[in-house]
Amino acid sequence: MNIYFSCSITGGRNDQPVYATIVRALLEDGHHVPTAILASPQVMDMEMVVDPREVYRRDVNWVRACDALIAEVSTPSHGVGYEIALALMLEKPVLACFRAGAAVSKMILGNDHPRFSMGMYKDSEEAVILIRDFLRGLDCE
Ligand SMILES: O=c1[nH]c(=O)n([C@H]2C[C@H](O)[C@@H](COP(=O)(O)O)O2)cc1CO
Repeated sequence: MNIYFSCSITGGRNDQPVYATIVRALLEDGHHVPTAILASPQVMDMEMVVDPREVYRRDVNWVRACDALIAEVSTPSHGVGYEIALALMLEKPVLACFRAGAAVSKMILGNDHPRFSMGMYKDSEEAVILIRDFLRGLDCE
């Protein structure tokens, strides 16, 4: 599947290790992840050279083209919230996952869009399990 992985950049990078585990698992499973670079510890340096309009155009096109969007929402991020809303407007299936204990916006927690799912995890292994379960569910649609 073509999976848009969405995670905080400007919002903060404390959860970067879990982003890396998620993206590694998605790639190992054979998925195409255009945003794989977002899981890198060096993403700020790499994206710094890209013009904001180019980032916006590129990411919107990637969301349009994806089969599903997986967002890690433990760290609040304008960009992640925007991408979730865009994907749902386009009727894409979306999973928002977060670490147990993270403070998540009620605009995420309260979202009852039929294509929206949420998942809470204890550690990165559990995050990968819930993401694989979500994707398996889509295969059965
Ligand atoms: O340099 C960037 N490249 C980029 O692709 N994004 C997109 C992808 C991420 O899922 C999301 C992160 O948004 P934010 O920077 O507001 O935390 O926005 C965001 C930035 C920085 O705002």
